[in-house]
Amino acid sequence: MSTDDKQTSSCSDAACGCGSAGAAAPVVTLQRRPRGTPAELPPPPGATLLRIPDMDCAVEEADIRRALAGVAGIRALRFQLTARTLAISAPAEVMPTALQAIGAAGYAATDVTPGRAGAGQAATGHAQAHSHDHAPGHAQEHGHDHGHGHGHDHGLQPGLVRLGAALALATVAEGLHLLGEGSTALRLLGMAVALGAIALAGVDTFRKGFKALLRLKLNINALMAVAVAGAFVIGQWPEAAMVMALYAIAELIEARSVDRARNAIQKLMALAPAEALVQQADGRWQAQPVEQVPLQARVRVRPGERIPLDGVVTAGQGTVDQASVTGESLPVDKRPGDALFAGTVNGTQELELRVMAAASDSTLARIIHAVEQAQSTRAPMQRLVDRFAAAYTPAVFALALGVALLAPTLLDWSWAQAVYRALVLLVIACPCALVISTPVTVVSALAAAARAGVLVKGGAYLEQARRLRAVALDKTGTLTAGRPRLVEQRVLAGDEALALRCAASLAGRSDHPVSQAIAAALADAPAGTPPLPVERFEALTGRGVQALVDGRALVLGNHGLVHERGLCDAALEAELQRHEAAGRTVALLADERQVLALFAVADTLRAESAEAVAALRAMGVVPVLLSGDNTATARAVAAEVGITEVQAPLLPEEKLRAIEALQQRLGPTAMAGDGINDAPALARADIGIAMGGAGTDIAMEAADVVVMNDDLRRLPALIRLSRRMTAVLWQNVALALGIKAVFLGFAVAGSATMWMAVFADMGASLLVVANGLRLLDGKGFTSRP
Ligand SMILES: Nc1ncnc2c1ncn2[C@@H]1O[C@H](COP(=O)(O)OP(=O)(O)OP(=O)(O)O)[C@@H](O)[C@H]1O
Ligand SMILES: [Zn+2]
Repeated sequence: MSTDDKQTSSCSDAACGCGSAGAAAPVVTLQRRPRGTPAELPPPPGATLLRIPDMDCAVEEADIRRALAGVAGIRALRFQLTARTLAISAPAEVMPTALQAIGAAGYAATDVTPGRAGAGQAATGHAQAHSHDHAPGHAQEHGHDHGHGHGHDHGLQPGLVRLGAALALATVAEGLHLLGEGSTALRLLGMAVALGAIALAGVDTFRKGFKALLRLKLNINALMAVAVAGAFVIGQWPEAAMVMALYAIAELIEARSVDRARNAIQKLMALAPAEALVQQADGRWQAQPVEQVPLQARVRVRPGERIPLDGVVTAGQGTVDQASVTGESLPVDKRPGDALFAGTVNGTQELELRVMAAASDSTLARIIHAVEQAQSTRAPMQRLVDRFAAAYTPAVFALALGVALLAPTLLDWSWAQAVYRALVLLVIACPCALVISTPVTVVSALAAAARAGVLVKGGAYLEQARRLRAVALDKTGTLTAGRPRLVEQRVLAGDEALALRCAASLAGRSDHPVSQAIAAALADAPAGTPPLPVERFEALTGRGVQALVDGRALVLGNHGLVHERGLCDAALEAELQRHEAAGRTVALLADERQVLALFAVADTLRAESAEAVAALRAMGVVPVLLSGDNTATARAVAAEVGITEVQAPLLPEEKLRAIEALQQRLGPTAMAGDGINDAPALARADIGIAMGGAGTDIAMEAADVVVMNDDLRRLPALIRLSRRMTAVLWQNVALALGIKAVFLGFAVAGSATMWMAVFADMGASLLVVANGLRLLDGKGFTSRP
């Protein structure tokens, strides 16, 4: 038989989270929104929504992911198991290939994209045969209208009614079995009732199991179908009915829990309002769907409303609660020129903004997209578990076969006994709990991080974070606020006004924070003086800038730049030392012959930096400062936050080599930087962490982890989360395997019944899912009280 990885798919996917686990999950406490079923999420704009009737379990999802992995051009997949839908974000020309791949994997898919012509039509050849309604009233009503907000139990109800009926019938069958020992009529009635229960609960399982067996696959459906049919045949019909009903209930509950964990983040999308108040050409304000609002449009946000689109404040002043994007619990001050993010909540003031990004391209949309992608990558532990499960199912199947065939001769069991115990083994063979435990855990951890404003681009990074031995930190913008100010200026030679004008003209051309600080401070000083003409402007990476200013060759840059031109003297060196010891960065303006002026720039340390550094140290992680600035300044800043290891001055490519050296010397090394000029080092590090990612697209693309706000304490928190996640993963594996082992023992000893085995499996699944969902609480992760 084929033992390819389809077998991993045994089982119900998403295991279980039962209503109670669901209710306890903090996920649903999204601000000011009625709770909704996961299935209500609209597909991402432009995505194709497919209904795949045979996909309601994590294993089947894994199958389909695998099938689509080879299709180039797919940007993201969004699975909704309870609704049995898959939203594919991909260019239109990719869709036929994608549909083909899904078909080839044995799944029928129907295009149900809302509002698309032809939606509802079978998308693959053999769709028709299967698209009848398997979960009456349940699957169907979800994929479609998402708009209305119904209670969170809604999606569960119809399926539960049917399965509740199945369970009731199974119980009746059990009773009739006990009562009807002697009576043929009661026996026949009991059999009929049991058959009814199996039909109600097991149509799907039997159909899918049969299909799997035809393809020589051993998935959970095949196992259950064989077990239930076998039990019925050997006269254990009440048992067969009970097993089928319990199994189906467990599966439904599991699918819902998995969706719940998965949607913890995606529901954030619903936080951006659908409409914006836009100023029209004639000056009127009119509500318009956000998708139709053009860039640069002026949008008004009333007090207390959610910001509809990313933009820049043009009028008004107030505070905005940015928790949904950055995870910051405190409202942030906004004034004209500041960035606003879609989905965040305006305070008590009216704000006007200029739209800077399309709705589908907002920071929030990017976060959601990145999390979706992260969920489709598998952490190493997940791969390990999947591999194990793939071998485990056929192994137990073989064991069951052995028991049925050999035990009667070897162990002197009756045939009926042997077959029954073999069937129990089959039920135990379901590695559901095991398979489900890892994705639920990883997805919950990813979700917890994202809700705290930390975007982790894959479970693998989260798994690796706990192994970090060193964290390289950038100075500007990471340890410091990244908004340096000019604190001292002194003209050393020549005409004072002219020197300042030259410096302002030169600095104004650079976007380096040091230059910007100088330009900003000088801009308003000599009022009315127009900037001097600047020609042949050139940035000297990591050192400064040079140009012809009004025809004169000038440089503005660090000490090294001036020193190597032989323009330093003892007095200047002494003055530089004084500034550097205070942690200031000095830029010098010089012509070919002498230093003309000195500008000392200071950046404020972030309040959290020292705390974060101490926490890293306490975890056994060595913090290292890598700076482009001079040694003395870097050391002064490092000393203030408690970092002892400093490497400075480094050029960008030297930072990269420094990372490699740290990896050699200490082990896995992360690099935290602003993500803009540190890109190569971020890429080389085991985990590249971009700080303050909310504003910068480049950082969001380049890094493995994006901290949306600037809080360095998210780093130790990330490591803590990683440790916690790993602990939960191991707990879950132990739990799942332990429970199996116990029942395997009972089964072989002959004291386990089939329904006990199913119950144990369901219990194990519920436990591991509940355990995994615990991570959603983000405990120890945020600094929120
Ligand atoms: N455009 C510029 N204008 C003024 N000074 C500059 C400029 N570019 C570089 N420098 C000087 O060179 C130093 C190193 O610059 P670089 O950009 O490599 O480091 P940084 O990013 O400022 O510091 P860190 O790496 O610590 O964050 C700066 O501290 C500054 O003194
Ligand atoms: Zn010098």
